[in-house]
Amino acid sequence: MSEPTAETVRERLRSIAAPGGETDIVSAGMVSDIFIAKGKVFFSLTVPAEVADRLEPLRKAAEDSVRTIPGVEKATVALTAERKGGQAAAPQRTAAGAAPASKPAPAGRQTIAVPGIKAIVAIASGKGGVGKSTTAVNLALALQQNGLAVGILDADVYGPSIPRLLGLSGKPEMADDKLIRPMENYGLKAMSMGFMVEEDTPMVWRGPMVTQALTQMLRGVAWGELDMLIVDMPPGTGDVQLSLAQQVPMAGAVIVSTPQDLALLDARKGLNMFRKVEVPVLGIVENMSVFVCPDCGSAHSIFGHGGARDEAEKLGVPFLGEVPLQMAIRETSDAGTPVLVSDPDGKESSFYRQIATRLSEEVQRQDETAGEGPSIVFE
Ligand SMILES: Nc1ncnc2c1ncn2[C@@H]1O[C@H](COP(=O)(O)OP(=O)(O)OP(=O)(O)O)[C@@H](O)[C@H]1O
Repeated sequence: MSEPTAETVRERLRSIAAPGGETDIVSAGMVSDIFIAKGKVFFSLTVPAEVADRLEPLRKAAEDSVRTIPGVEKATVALTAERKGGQAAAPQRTAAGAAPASKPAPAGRQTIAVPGIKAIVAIASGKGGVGKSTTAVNLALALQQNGLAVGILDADVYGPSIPRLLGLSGKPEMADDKLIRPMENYGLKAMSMGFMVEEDTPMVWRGPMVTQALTQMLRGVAWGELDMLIVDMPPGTGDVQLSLAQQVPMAGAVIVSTPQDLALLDARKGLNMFRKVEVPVLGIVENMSVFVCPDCGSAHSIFGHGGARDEAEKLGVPFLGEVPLQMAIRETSDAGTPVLVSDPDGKESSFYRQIATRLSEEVQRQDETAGEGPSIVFE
């Protein structure tokens, strides 16, 4: 059976009356972009914040109605509540260093927050192999040890490595509410494309597929209440980065770089891309800054240590800290027991915890300096 189109879905939704009964939900502008992947339909309905909690029947009616379209296997509809500028903010849970995920949408772009998630932070790199995933996992665990509720989303659809790094296997389960239950290890909720596909499956994700996969992992997962969702991005600058920036209000991005000049040039590309899509760059992390001899413990600046710190200064972005190249970090990652778990009080862990503290401060700072403007909240 052929795949239903967004237009077919939209037409069907015209049969549902908007609150007040004067027009339908499509004409009232309540229906978001519609994403369709292999018969699964996702979209959201934007409703006034003050009546959001009474509109569950409307959400269900939209879902039921779309599900009867031939070719639709599943429909997931989320209610989003719009808050106009000047209105009181929705009540927020407070947690050290965490900031709300609902940020003013950059000019010309409307993004909708994910319910329950206060801050979404992307961990990115200009090129592959710089230790971005290792940094993302250890940073997520460090943030958790600093007292935050944290989740990690592996958006590296081309080479997902979070399941391996967290020692997770198997497939996530679907909950009664039709949301996917995130997997969990070491107290960290995790979702990855790696859970959805076999490890040796070649993945040729084209642009639209990436968007849909991301939507499902962001909005179709029961993340619960999180202070921070760490997103491990694919290396480079591409569809996923753009798609994420377009879909959700992001607290910002962290760029991981090795000290080599070449990597820094690439890091600069990553940085410029985030700036273009108006995602704040929260800072740069220098990974494998110095080589620590496993025998004698002495540090050697074999890569030209300090490049990232200097570059951060030149580019006017915060330097969040550095992590040396240490065999313990590699070995524990490979074993699925990241160093923050296997040796939380060790020296290696302290590097990540310091970076986590700096990161929380930057997220907080970004949130405080964000301009006044209309913002969107999820109730
Ligand atoms: N500070 C470190 N000390 C020692 N080894 C490290 C360190 N950081 C990362 N590594 C190792 O470097 C390799 C690459 O790391 P990782 O997979 O995290 O990189 P990546 O940038 O996410 O790569 P990709 O772009 O392929 O996803 C891994 O074997 C990892 O264990």
